[in-house]
Parts: sequence; C-alpha cells; structure tokens
Amino acid sequence: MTKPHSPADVASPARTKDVLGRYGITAKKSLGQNFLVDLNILGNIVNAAELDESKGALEIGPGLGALTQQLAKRAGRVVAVELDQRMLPVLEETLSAYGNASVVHGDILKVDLDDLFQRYFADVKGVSVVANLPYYVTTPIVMRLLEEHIPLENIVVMIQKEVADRMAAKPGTKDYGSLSIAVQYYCEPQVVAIVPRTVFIPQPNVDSAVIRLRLRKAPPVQVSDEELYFQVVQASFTQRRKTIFNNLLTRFFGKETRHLLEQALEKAGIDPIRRGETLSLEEFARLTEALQEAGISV
Ligand SMILES: C[S@@+](CC[C@H](N)C(=O)[O-])C[C@H]1O[C@@H](n2cnc3c(N)ncnc32)[C@H](O)[C@@H]1O
Repeated sequence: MTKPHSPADVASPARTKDVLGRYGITAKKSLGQNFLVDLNILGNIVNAAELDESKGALEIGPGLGALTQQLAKRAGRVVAVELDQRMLPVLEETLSAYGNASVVHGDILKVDLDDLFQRYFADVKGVSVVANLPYYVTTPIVMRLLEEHIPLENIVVMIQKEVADRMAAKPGTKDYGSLSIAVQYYCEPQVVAIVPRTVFIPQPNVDSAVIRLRLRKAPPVQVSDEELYFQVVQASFTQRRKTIFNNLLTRFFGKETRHLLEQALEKAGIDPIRRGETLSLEEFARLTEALQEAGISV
C-alpha cells in the first residue's frame, strides 16, 4: 500500500525532478547517482533495518535526502555521509525539519569512522548502515565496514542484484565465490526485496536488490589466522575452472613441496580434484588449519 506523502518527502518522481531542476543538478553517472523515487521501497529498506528511537543510522550517499528523511522519522539519530558537494544545500532544505539528522561532507572510503561514531553515536543503543549505495563502489564500501570491524547491527543496502546474489550465494552455485565467503564470515545475509530499475531517476542499466547483512557476534567457523583464511579462499578462486589442488599449488607451493599440499588436503578431508566453489566456510577453515600446520603463513 502506498503511504501518503508528507509535504516535505522528496521521494516521488515529480518532487525529485523539481528539486533537481531548482538546484540545477544533473545526476553524475561517475558518482553512481540514481535517485530513488518510490516511497514503498524506501519503507521496505527502513523496515529491514529494524530501527527505533534508541538506534542510530549511518547513511552512505544521501543524495537529495529521500531515504534520509524516512530514516529520520524512525531512528533516534541519522548521520549521512555525502561526497558530492552539490547535494549539501539540497540536504539543508530537505532535512530542515529533522533535527536528529546530520550531514557529513566526505568520501565514505576515507572518513574516520571511529571519530564519526564517537561524535554522533555515543548515546545510541546500536547503529545500522542503511543506504542506496553508489554501485561503482559497493564492494569496497561493504568490505571496509566488515574488515574494520565497525560496530554495526545491520547493513541494509540497495545494490546491484547480481552483487546481492553473490553475497548470499551458497556453496555449489554459480554465484558462490570469495565475496560470498567474506560476507558470510561476518554476517547473515538475506535478500529482502528485488527492485525494478523503473523506481530510480535516472534509471540504472541493471536490476537492483535490497540486502540485509545482519552482523554476527562471532564468525561461524574457527580459524587461528584470519588473514591466511582469506588468502586461501582468494587463491582457491583464482581460476574458477581449476581444481583446488592446482589453484593452491600455484599460490603456495612449488614442485618439491607438492606432497605437503597433498597431505594438507588429505588431513582436511578435501578431495584435491574439487573446485573452490564447492567448499563450505567450514571446509575452508579446516583447510587453512591444515595448510598452517604444513608451514604456510601470510
Ligand atoms: C544511488 S545514489 C543514492 C541517493 C539517495 N540516497 C537516494 O536513495 O535517492 C548514491 C549517492 O552516493 C553518493 N556517493 C557516491 N560515492 C560516494 C562516496 N564515496 N562517499 C559518499 N557518498 C558517495 C552520490 O553522490 C549519491 O548521492
């Protein structure tokens, strides 16, 4: 059901075109600017983030403020990091009624997140990232949030559908790869909506999906060296069609040491002719431990 627009909501095709026109802004493809103009989809995104007055939301790329407005209605505090300076006066207008929303001008890949959290989120009970991400930097942004162990409850993001499928993929499927494993090591992923390209201005060339990544309290597998784990995963997918044996041989061993790889695979209970795409997170963990015992390190 379509919710009634409040007078200030940017999220409609007419209001978005009006704001763009009044500020003389044309969307920059290089910054992944596709503005969401559907209030129902915005509602789905906000609902998936499980926010309330006690929680904070970190938005990446607020653009004209369409999602920011809806977040500010639900969360106690909203901080939105925007790279494009042209959006700043627009946001001043569209967020003027929301005293709990702040805009930070900067690049989300460079912003000091510890400082930002201390400054804005010291009093909230939990923070989630909620965003319609610029698609050209989706993976670096998500990986930064996960690898730097930013204390988040959920990451709810609109991304290219193909990337969402890869994040949520299970072993043995064509989409399963190092991105699936990295994301699933830190989070439980769930695709919450498939979104047609018609709800954006301008329309992107790809279909989109909203994915929720619920951050885990602890990884689902035990490894003594996380860095080695991810190197083993990476190496196993270097050439998807190659066996795990051949990929690992090229990366970690030489002709004289191939017997050590044979022994490690046997110890981990993994058939050397399998491909990386068939191994679960648990099997990669066993393999990493066996390789470490065989003297492999980062
Ligand atoms: C897909 S648009 C989303 C705009 C708005 N949130 C919406 O849903 O309509 C992506 C936004 O991210 C901004 N952006 C692009 N790269 C960024 C970066 N590295 N850091 C912060 N914002 C960025 C763009 O300028 C743009 O406003």
